[in-house]
Formats: sequence, structure tokens, C-alpha cells
Amino acid sequence: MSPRPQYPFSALHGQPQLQLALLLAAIDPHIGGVLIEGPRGTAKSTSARALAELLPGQRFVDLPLGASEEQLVGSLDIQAALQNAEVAFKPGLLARADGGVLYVDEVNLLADALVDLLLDVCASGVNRIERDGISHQHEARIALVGTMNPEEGELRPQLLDRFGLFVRLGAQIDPASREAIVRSRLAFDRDPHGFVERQRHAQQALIGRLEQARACVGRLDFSDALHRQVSSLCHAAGVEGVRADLVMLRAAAAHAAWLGQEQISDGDIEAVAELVLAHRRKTPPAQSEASAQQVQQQGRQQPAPDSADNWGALPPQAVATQALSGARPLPKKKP
Ligand SMILES: Nc1ncnc2c1ncn2[C@@H]1O[C@H](COP(=O)(O)OP(=O)(O)OP(=O)(O)O)[C@@H](O)[C@H]1O
Repeated sequence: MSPRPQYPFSALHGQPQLQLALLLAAIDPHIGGVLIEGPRGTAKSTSARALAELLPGQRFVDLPLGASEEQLVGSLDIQAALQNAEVAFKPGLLARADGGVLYVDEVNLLADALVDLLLDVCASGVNRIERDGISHQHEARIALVGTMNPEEGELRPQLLDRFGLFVRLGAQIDPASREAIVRSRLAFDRDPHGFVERQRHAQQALIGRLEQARACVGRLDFSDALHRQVSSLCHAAGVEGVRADLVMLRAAAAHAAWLGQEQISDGDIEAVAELVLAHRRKTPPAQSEASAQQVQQQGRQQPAPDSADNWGALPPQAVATQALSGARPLPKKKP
């Protein structure tokens, strides 16, 4: 009997902002991961596990709150290095998560130094460790997913800013969504293999799409006009530094790649802006919107991540729906 399967990504209900943020972070890990704020039982861990299944490595690594720095980055056996003149590296959790998802539940309760380190490695894509003049490095292409419940303590603003994207899940789930979620979950629990088999086609579509997006995201470039639009949005939100600008451009490119576009458009920027700005904004949204609109002179606004829409049906622009419905055919692979 094969092992019990995971609940599939294609069967997640609603939460379009969460699904979008996870997919973007998986397309380009340099975005710097996703921080999810929300109450218990809202599919935070289920979605992160489901995301791992869409990735080639299919790796899902849980970072325990008590983890040490050595457990995280790995360790070097200095004795062996001196005796055998070769580096003996014992992989840590970061090495295990390479090519997959690293999940940090209650990241706000993790030691600041560890969060710092984690964010550094995930954003750079490389884990480099050095001990007594001996060093070793390995790739760390990781989609980082952190969760926090604000009732249990805030994350320091410095660390907050270093998470690429932010999603706030609403506390209330409307009755229709509850019913749909519970119905699916019960069906899965009753017959996990049958459930997964029925989702196979939709899952394969997501996997193929993600693979293509990851392959082509690096080729996408943006015009000066789009760059200007990003600068004005970030300026209007009163964010510190330029990390938000960098993340917004990367996230917009990932969004365009996900949709199979040849170019990044202002629609891509609008789709990701709130995910990038929500946790960095110093200027209240209404004020910053007015100010950004002066520059942009156009703009479909997407719902703020804490709006009631979190639980509703996916809006038309929700990327996962587009993939699942097949509304937009996959572009032909370039040779
Ligand atoms: N939107 C959803 N789509 C599918 N399943 C959902 C959804 N929301 C909740 N569930 C189901 O609710 C249960 C709880 O989800 P999960 O354990 O992922 O929550 P969590 O947010 O990680 O909670 P905690 O913070 O307590 O760890 C799971 O069985 C999951 O399948």
C-alpha cells in the first residue's frame, strides 16, 4: 500500500491571495518567501505541504521552534577536514529543503538571529557555512513559508520587511465556503488515493505550469514605465528602503511567467502590489492609493488581503483558477 498522499493543491478552496503568494514564491525563491498571518485551522500548513508536491524535489521540511543554528545550516567536521584534507559537511535543514518548501510555524517565536539567517539564505539561494577557515556552500533554492498568529507576539519590523510577501487570512469563513472546505476534506479523508486520482489532471496542469514559469521567469524584463510605476507605488506606501521595489518587480515577473506572458504588464504589478506592500506600508492604504493613482492614472485595485474576499470564490484574475480551468492555454515551450 503506497503511503497516504497529501491533500492536493488543486483541491484547496478560496484564499486566492494565499495560493498566489505561494506559487510566486515557488516560481522565484529570490522573492524571499511568504509570511502568513492568520488564525488556526485555515489551511496554512496544508497549503504549504501541497505546494511542495508541485515542486520537482517534492520536499517539505518543517523547522522546529527549538532548532539550533547548526541544525539549520548544517555542520562541518573540522577534524575530518584536517585529517583527510576534504570537507566533511553534515547537511542541515536548509540542505534538506533545497528544491522544496521550508515551513516555519510561528516564526514570530523563533530566535531573531535564526530568522535573520533563514531569510538571508532563502533570498540569496545559497547556504554558505564557514568554520575555522574551512568553508562549504550549497544551493538553497527554497520556497520559505512562515506563519504567525499576532496574538502570540509580533515579528520585529526589521524581520517583517525581509519576508518577500505577506498574506493576512481573515478569521471568519462564510458558511458556503465552510461547507465546501469540509465536504472536500471529508472526501479526502474517506478515500485519499481516490481523491488524489480525481485531482490528477488538475494537479498535472499546475505542475506543468509551474515548471514552465520557473524555467522562463529569468528571461522576462520590464520597461522603464513599469519600473516607474513600481517606484511610485512603493514611495506612496511610505516603505523604508528599496526592498519592496525589488520584491515587487520579481513578484510581477513571476506572475507574468505564471500566466505564460512574454512580457510583464501593469496588470502583473497590480496583482502583486498588495502582497508586497501590506506588511511594509507606513502610509495608510487610502492615502497611498490616492498618491499612487496620481502617478499611475489608472488601476484596477485588488482586494486587500484582510478583506472578507479571502474566503470567497476566486476572483476572475485568480491565477490558480486560470490554471485549473484551462481558460488560458499553456504557451508552447520554446526550444
Ligand atoms: N481553504 C481550505 N481548503 C482546503 N482545506 C482547508 C481549507 N481551510 C481549512 N482546511 C482544512 O482544515 C484543516 C486544518 O488546516 P491546517 O492544519 O492546514 O491549518 P493551519 O492553518 O495550518 O492551522 P494551525 O495554525 O493550527 O497549524 C485541514 O484539514 C485542511 O484541509
